[in-house]
Amino acid sequence: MPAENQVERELAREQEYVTSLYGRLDALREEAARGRESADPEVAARWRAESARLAAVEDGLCFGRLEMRDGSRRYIGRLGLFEDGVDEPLLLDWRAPAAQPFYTATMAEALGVRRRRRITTRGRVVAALDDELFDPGAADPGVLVGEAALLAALTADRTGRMGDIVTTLQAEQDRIVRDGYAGVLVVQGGPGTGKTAVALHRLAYLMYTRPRLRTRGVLVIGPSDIFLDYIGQVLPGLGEQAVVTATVAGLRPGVEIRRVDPVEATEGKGRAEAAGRIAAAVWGRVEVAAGTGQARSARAGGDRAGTAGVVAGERRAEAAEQATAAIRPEAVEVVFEQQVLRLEPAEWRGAIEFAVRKGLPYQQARLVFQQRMTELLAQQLADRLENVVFTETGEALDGGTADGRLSAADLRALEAAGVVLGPEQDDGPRRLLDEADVADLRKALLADVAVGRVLDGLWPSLTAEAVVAEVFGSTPWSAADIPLLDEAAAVLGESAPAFGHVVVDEAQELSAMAWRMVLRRCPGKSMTVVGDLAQTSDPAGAASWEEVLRPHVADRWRVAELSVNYRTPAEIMAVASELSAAPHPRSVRKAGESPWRVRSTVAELERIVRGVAEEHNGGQFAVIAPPGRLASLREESAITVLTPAEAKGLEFDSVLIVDPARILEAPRGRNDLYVAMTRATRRLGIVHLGPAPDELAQVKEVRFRGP
Ligand SMILES: Nc1ncnc2c1ncn2[C@@H]1O[C@H](COP(=O)(O)OP(=O)(O)OP(=O)(O)O)[C@@H](O)[C@H]1O
Repeated sequence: MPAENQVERELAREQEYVTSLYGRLDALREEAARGRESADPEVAARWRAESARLAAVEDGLCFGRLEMRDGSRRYIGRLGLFEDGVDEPLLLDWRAPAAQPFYTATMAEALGVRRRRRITTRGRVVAALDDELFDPGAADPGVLVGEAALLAALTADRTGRMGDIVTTLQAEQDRIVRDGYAGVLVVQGGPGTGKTAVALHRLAYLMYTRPRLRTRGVLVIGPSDIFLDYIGQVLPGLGEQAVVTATVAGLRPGVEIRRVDPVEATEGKGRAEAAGRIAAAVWGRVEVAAGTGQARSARAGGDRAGTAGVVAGERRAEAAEQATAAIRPEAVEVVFEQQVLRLEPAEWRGAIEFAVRKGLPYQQARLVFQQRMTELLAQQLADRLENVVFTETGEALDGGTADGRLSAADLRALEAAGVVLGPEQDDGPRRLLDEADVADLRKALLADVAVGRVLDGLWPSLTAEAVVAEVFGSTPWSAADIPLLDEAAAVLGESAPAFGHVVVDEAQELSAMAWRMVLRRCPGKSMTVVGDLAQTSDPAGAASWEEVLRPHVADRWRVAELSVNYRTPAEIMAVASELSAAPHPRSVRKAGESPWRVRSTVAELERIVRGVAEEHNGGQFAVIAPPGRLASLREESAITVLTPAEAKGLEFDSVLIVDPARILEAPRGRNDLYVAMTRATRRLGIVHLGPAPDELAQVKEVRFRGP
């Protein structure tokens, strides 16, 4: 034990250093404040972002120090700080390679470290120091790094917002955070293993090591808005601001979800086959000409959705065949300025084939088709106008005057097309229309309502909404419709915003269609996917990562596992494990309190819930109840009531589960109850109506005394 005055001396010394770091931070903030005043909006915006970055690292700016065997020292913090003209940083960004031993040095493998010091600050005041000495001869105390600081972090009251774990990141987590794998990295682990935390830290790490990601954009997808709000502060605290967060539904803004689908519909809409149905419905609208085998394969190959597009490509071919069977052999007639123009089946089918062969999405191909059709029509019109005036032998024909001049109707048609002929131009036998005139004719045809109607009949304009409503009978929209709308929009030709890296949290919940939607936004397929297959509750959710990912990325994915539960105490994990056959993460600590259950009647339920809520003091408390239960309590803001789905990814000091039997009735009810039970960091109570479900038989029954 170091003498008290020695501790104080050390605290004073670190305080001096930390104060100097804040001094440097303040100076940078002032510089950024000046930059914000710049007249150049781009420069001003850059400095505003820099200001926000500097503001977010105030708390715990510096949290560690490494003392190396060679006598050098490295202070570690949320961002790098430098002194003008000095190479050595004043503060090392936690993501820098030189900071890594702070997370990974062990007694067995000290990585050149003699002493690792954790620095706890309150505001700008150094409040505590916590040292570990790496004595080569000493026995390894265990797998946890900086155990005291870790346990202090884990037992602290929750605040309702997720904090970063940058000061206590464990070695197994650090390995994943710094994993530079360029494909899809799946982080699989049981509840509370830090998957969310690790994914966000990895994102911050990647943005640091690949600064181009900051301009290409990064996206974090989470299961609910509550969850996105819960994790919202983590990245700014790690020095990264430019991150877009969204739920899958939020990726298609403007669509309102007003319906819950039955289980079978959710499953059906989530399957990859739905993509084929959408493609077939869209392309089936086009009257595809016979003999388009070549065109079809060109289209399938041109599908931008990559491997997944093969399904759509095949479906398009099917649609083409159906359409071929239903072909109208008639010629198409168009009346334009009193002229009847006629396209033979071979001509208009040729135009369709030509457009289809381009391999473009539906709406873009439609424009090509329209151009082609109006080209044919304009040419026909031009030829006719020429012929009205003279035959090949130079004789005047009907509609023209005897001296070879244009009739009044001809002139009107030309005028409507914007072709202006001066009196001197209409002066005798010669070629009247040049290329520009024909182009004008084409434009006029394109703008003509009657012509448009005929073209639409052959190749109609479509909206994603109309397609999905037709194929799936949806309206109003459900959550499962969102990926379908996105799919239809993609087939039609809408391009989705692209990101350089995408994090998907609670990824087990995504259906195959939702994966297609997400991957459309990540063309480089660089992703961090975190989830737990034992927690899947969506009926269309994942049962295997391989099944979900292989169709999109082939072999460019791999799994990293987390095995330690930092959230749920051992007592709660012991009873929760009854619900899942999956391997359970080892809890790092005990709560010292056993979970309990109490039997209630429906009439008594609310009184019990209020009583438990009242008994709870300090930290976060939540009630987790099946949808429909405790409706009146949900209206109140005093007590947080969530469904298992809403509770996904969140945590609370104390959790009360209501009506577990009803939770178990859901399609993946055991997983839902497992999720609910593993949200607590300290205390878990269960109120059941009637006898306890078998799964909870092990939980100690108590009698509720009431408030
Ligand atoms: N190294 C660590 N230091 C301190 N706290 C940690 C550490 N790792 C995880 N935690 C804490 O453990 C809790 C669980 O982490 P997180 O929510 O990331 O887990 P998860 O695996 O995503 O959980 P779930 O799948 O159950 O939603 C959080 O409070 C997190 O801050």
